[in-house]
Amino acid sequence: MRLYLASTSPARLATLRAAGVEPILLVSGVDEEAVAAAAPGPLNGPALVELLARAKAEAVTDSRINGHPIDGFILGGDSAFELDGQLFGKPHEPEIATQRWAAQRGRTGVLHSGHWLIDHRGGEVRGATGAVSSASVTFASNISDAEIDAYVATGEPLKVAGAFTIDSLGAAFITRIEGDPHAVVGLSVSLLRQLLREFDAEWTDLWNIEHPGL
Ligand SMILES: Nc1nc2c(ncn2[C@@H]2O[C@H](COP(=O)(O)OP(=O)(O)OP(=O)(O)O)[C@@H](O)[C@H]2O)c(=O)[nH]1
Repeated sequence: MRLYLASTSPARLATLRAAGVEPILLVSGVDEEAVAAAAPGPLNGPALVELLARAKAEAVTDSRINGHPIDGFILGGDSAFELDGQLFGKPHEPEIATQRWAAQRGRTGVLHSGHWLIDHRGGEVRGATGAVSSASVTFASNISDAEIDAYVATGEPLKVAGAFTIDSLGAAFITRIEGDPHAVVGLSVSLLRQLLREFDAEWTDLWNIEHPGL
């Protein structure tokens, strides 16, 4: 059984690989801002990330691999960081990342990750389901401006939702996580296992037999 990941996220790929699944990668090319703008009304964090995850998964359903339709499960994902009721994606610019860190140090926000799974076994859409996994993230209160400048200068915070990572350079500045850490990184494998069960599919059937485990 194969999983097709409609994402360019290095972290989603690394999370699946570490959990024993080697996905086939597809690029959705979705214009996230356009999809969000076309929504009928204002969206809260969970609704936004599920909408975008769905758009990414649905964008690749007609892809053909070596001339053949997709035969397996298609997964789309999206993540956003919520602080004081505001939603944040990637900062992209150093100045914005710096502002974000000045605002979030010592605070607790929530990272929402949306998942959309399409059962495309046999080369056609047989069903679809989605869910969101959220986790709260607390930042150290004594982060200095110099530390923020040094972290922003690495470039890492520019390309991740919320301008931080929990599993890389940002880890030193995160003091507490409540919820699934994988949801923070961008893909909750425990949630994905549950979603597969909705189609009577087993997570362990996705394991790549060459995966050595630890
Ligand atoms: N490694 C790591 N990445 C994170 C963390 N938090 C957020 N991210 C990444 O931030 C990115 C959020 O942007 P998204 O729009 O969801 O995904 P993307 O990277 O643009 O990739 P697409 O799925 O192709 O849109 C994702 O790649 C997440 O994996 C974290 O704590 N660790």
